[in-house]
Amino acid sequence: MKIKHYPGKAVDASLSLEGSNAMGALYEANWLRAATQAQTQTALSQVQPQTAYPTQLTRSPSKLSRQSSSAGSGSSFLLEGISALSKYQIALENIRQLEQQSQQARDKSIVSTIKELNGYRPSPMQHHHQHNGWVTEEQDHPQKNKVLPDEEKKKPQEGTPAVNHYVLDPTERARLPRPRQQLSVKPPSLRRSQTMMMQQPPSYVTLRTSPSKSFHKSQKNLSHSGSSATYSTFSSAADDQDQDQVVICQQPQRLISPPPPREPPPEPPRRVVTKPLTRSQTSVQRYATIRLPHGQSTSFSRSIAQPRESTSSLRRHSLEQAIKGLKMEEEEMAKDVRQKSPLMERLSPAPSSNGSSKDLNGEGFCIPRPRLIVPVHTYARRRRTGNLKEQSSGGQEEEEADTKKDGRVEVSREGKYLSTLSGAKVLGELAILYNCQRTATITAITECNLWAIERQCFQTIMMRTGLIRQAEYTDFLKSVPIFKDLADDTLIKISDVLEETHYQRGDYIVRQGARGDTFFIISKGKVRVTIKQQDTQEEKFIRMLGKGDFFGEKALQGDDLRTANIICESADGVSCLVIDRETFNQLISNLDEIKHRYDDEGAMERRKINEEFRDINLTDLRVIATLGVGGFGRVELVQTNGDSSRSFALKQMKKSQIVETRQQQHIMSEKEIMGEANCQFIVKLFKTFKDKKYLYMLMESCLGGELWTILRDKGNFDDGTTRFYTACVVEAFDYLHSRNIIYRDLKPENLLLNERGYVKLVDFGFAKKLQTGRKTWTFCGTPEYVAPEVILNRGHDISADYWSLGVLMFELLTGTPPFTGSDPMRTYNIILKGIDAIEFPRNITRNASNLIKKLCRDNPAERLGYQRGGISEIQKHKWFDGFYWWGLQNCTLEPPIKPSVKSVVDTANFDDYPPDPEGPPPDDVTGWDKDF
Ligand SMILES: Nc1ncnc2c1ncn2[C@@H]1O[C@H](COP(=O)(O)OP(=O)(O)OP(=O)(O)O)[C@@H](O)[C@H]1O
Ligand SMILES: Nc1nc2c(ncn2[C@@H]2O[C@@H]3COP(=O)(O)O[C@H]3[C@H]2O)c(=O)[nH]1
Ligand SMILES: Nc1nc2c(ncn2[C@@H]2O[C@@H]3COP(=O)(O)O[C@H]3[C@H]2O)c(=O)[nH]1
Repeated sequence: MKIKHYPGKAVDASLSLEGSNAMGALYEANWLRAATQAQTQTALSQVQPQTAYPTQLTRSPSKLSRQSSSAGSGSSFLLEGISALSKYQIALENIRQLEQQSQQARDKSIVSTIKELNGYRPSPMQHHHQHNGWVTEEQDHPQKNKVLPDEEKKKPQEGTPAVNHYVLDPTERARLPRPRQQLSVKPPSLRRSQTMMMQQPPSYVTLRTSPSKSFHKSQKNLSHSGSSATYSTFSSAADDQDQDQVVICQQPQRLISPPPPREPPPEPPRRVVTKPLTRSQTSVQRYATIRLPHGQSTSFSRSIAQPRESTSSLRRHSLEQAIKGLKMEEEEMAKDVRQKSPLMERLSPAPSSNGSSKDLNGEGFCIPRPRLIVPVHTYARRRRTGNLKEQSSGGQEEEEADTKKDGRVEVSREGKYLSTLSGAKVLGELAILYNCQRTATITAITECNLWAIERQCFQTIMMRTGLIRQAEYTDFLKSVPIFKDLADDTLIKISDVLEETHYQRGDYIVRQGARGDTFFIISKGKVRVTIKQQDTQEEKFIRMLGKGDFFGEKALQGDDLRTANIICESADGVSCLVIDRETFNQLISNLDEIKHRYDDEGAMERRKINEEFRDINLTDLRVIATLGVGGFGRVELVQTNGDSSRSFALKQMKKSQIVETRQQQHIMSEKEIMGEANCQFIVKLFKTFKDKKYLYMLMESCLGGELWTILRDKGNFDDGTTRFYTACVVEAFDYLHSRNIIYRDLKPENLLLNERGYVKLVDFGFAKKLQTGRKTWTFCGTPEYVAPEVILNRGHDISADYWSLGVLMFELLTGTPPFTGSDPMRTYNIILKGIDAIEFPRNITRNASNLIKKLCRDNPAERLGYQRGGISEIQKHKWFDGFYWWGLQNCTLEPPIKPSVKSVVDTANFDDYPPDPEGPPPDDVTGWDKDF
């Protein structure tokens, strides 16, 4: 049996704060900080049980050995000697995570509100895109009650000139009761706006009510759940409203015929209102009091209003659909829709005799037929005041006819001109859609014929068009291969949140490197995928994507950054259906095809490798010998029954011990990172298993043994040998860091040689995928190798790996790491004094020491590899001058030490390990490991 001895260090160390006053003070400070942070009640409740007060650490003297030759002894202190301290550090990280989560939750609840509906309110998707332009609830809060109502309410009273009547005058509107039975199922067309409201109950209420009422209502809203509750919230809000009409401003000669009369029969289109109006028409009559204020406004051109027009195109599109919908006879329409989609049939049952669709199940869902659309004749100012009438005589009628043809209204807000509208345009939908006060003033500037639709009718139309659109989208999604197996209700949910966007040829729909939050499905046209080559500005063509293809999933699965460019290719543009991150995560991200459709070569290769092992079970494995002992159990050399040509390493980890040391998350991350990595300098994980007691990882076996064992035997390595091994680690780090994965446990024990003598990184227990620009705080690693920022709990990232690379170089060149104390606390003290306090032995060349010093900078930002040039700065350092990187990458470079491996079951390069004295661990069937 070989004995492992950690170079130059006592193996027993009591983790005592008294051991180091400086460290004591440091941890005291950290503790105080943790305690302050833990004021968050939720954080406290979760964290307290595990939080170890530092002084308790003195009570738990523990072994701290990097030597892992005896069963159960781990070399990473998190698992062993100072586990209490690490627990405290874990607690700190937990608090942070909880804080981050609660911050995220808060961010989510920071919902947008319409501080000023100066233009159309964007849909959730648009809102996402235009985030900066919109006011968040938080920003808005202090002024909540100043929002629209006050100013807008004033307007009709104060600002109304005697002769001016506004097209939309909420103050006179009689309220219509909303028929409840129609609302028991949430009309899909309204869901979008409702969803938005439900995401922002306070803001939508505060648009209209007093603060106390708002609060009360939002509380009530929040207490509801489910779609019908959502709707009832909506409806109660709607009941308070005074804005109940949408106006379709039409050119008279292009009037759309209203649907055939039902009860009560709608008025036929008329130019002049002559007889007394019915109740519903009364609301319309006010539209007939439109006066032309200035007469001169016709000179404003449409182009001035162009930008606003574009933001509202989506909404207008729905409304134009609504108008179209009106032209259809109801039965015909229902029939048509049913033919279009069987799904629609389910949603929209056959119409009943009274003109409403009835729920087939008799549960009260019906789609009422739109009944009211009333033509309105407006009188232009000239006629009312008689000014021009008197002036013009002969040509008056023609002129009048001309003006009617051009029927125009002016949109203004707070007296500021916004736009002039003419033709078949829709006005007044916002107040109805969003249950808010009118957001603009509409004034007739010529004689106009307007058609008014009442709230209820408008909503019915929207509901119907919404249903049609939803059915269309759902049908389209069904034709998309990746979605074809999804359940109908999932497809409906997706189509409910889809937004259609259009792009012109040459537009960059997605730009590589940009942050992305959306997923796209192409509904029309073609796009080009390109990827910018490293170190050049050139874009390499990857593929074309067309109708039914998707893109944008990678940024949502990874760290937000787009991995390729998507450019609109079709001459007549591209249309995409866009899905937000939340829906993507909930409904789409788990589809296998989504995960792997655009895998790069490495990932595809990796998948193929994993496929090979799909049918291997634990029972197919035969244990040959023990290769090593880690913190959670043993690593066995195994072969599969029936194939003696290969061998594998099977890492067996005690579940109970993982739970005890709270390493569940780390183990899951180890599995994920190793299972996906496809780098020849990283040990491959082929398959995982689990039973009641253990988790297992089936890995490639590296029979050359640990680099640590060779170092121990040789004492130290020469410059060239060290360079080779360091270069292997640089390659592994290059792979990991380019994927934003931090390794955090570099040391010779975790570097295994394959039979050729190439080094591979093993043990990814502390590896972690970081979000771009984010840091992590878990206090983990091996004392001699941890970077100062880890000790100081300042948060660390991949730069901590560069520190440990410098330490590794030093240890390989000298046999001892530069920062070595008799116990971890002393080691930390030495680390905090910095690399400049370390004496470099003579055998370390000037170039080597220069590189080590550049890697071991106190300030993480100054470390070589972490700066602009990235890891290539290390490769270009003069210590590596002449090193054959290409040969290393292609495994053509001859390694400095060729281990002796006689067969696939030769374990001569490993120490011998006695059987586990502890016996089998208790069962753990709590299920935390279900994804392992
Ligand atoms: N793929 C492999 N091929 C050969 N030996 C291996 C392999 N994986 C692990 N070993 C041996 O088993 C030992 C323990 O493995 P590993 O470091 O992965 O376990 P661990 O529980 O994470 O250990 P640690 O306590 O260092 O965190 C290694 O040091 C090595 O000697
Ligand atoms: N807020 C706003 N409304 C506009 C604009 N252009 C046309 N409108 C219409 O003006 C209407 C005023 O009443 P609504 O708020 O109900 O709905 C509004 C829109 O239909 C614009 O640029 N901004
Ligand atoms: N990285 C990569 N992305 C591709 C490829 N082919 C298509 N894409 C898509 O291009 C998209 C760019 O944005 P994302 O990174 O979010 O998601 C990406 C993929 O959906 C490919 O070969 N590689």
